[in-house]
Amino acid sequence: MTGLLVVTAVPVEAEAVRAGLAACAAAGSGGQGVTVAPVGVGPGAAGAATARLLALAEAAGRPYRAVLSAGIGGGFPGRVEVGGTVLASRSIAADLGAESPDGFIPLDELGMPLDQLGGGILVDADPVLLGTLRQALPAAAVGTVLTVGTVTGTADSTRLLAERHPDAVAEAMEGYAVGVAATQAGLPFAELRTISNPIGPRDRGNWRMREAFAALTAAATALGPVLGPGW
Ligand SMILES: O=C(O)c1cccc(C(=O)CC[C@H]2O[C@@H](n3cnc4c(=O)[nH]cnc43)[C@H](O)[C@@H]2O)c1
Repeated sequence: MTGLLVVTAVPVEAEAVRAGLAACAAAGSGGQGVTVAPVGVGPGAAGAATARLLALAEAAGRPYRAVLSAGIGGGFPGRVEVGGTVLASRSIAADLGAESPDGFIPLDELGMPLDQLGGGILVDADPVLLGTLRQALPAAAVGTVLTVGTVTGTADSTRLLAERHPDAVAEAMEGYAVGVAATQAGLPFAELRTISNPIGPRDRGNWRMREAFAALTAAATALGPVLGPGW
């Protein structure tokens, strides 16, 4: 049995997570038995690549026990600080649905047949895995994390998204899709984000990537001792 699979979008996020786990291993405080893999940016690449990793491990007789989607993300102003850490209570596909003259209609309100294997618009975090993460990261904000195919970049779309999801703290581009892959494999899932930028009118000067990667390393250092062989 293999342990936890941590998937990030880009290699630099994976390196940030590995650095934290390596610091734990060097200090003799865990961090071993965790696989960290970059799976691509966006729901399509991330979902497909995660499903493939899970299937390969299962076929090799060493299935993973759980999946964590991790990386940087945008934070809703007033709900989470740039540089802060977020744990998803659930990951929602925020742009999966239809536009209409009366506004956005989420997929689960369109009347399409949705099966139970992650066919809706959200994946709940596994309560036991989320509990473990919360214990190790007590300062992390906990709330809905949105998955979007397009980074939100105007005041109007930010306001609409915040109104539609009053409990959302952050957005990123992979969590829901990784959650669907985990759900279909029957595995516990959770999502962790460190905040690189405020969600709002696009201004690359506002992005604090280095701070967010450092927070990702710090989060992995805190998680190393609890994400060992048990997971
Ligand atoms: O958007 C850019 O200009 C950009 C340019 C170079 C690199 C990157 C990244 O590495 C981001 C990849 C990753 O970040 C997540 N992310 C971060 N902030 C947001 C956001 O405000 N809304 C949605 N996703 C965000 C996302 O999961 C990407 O995979 C970016």
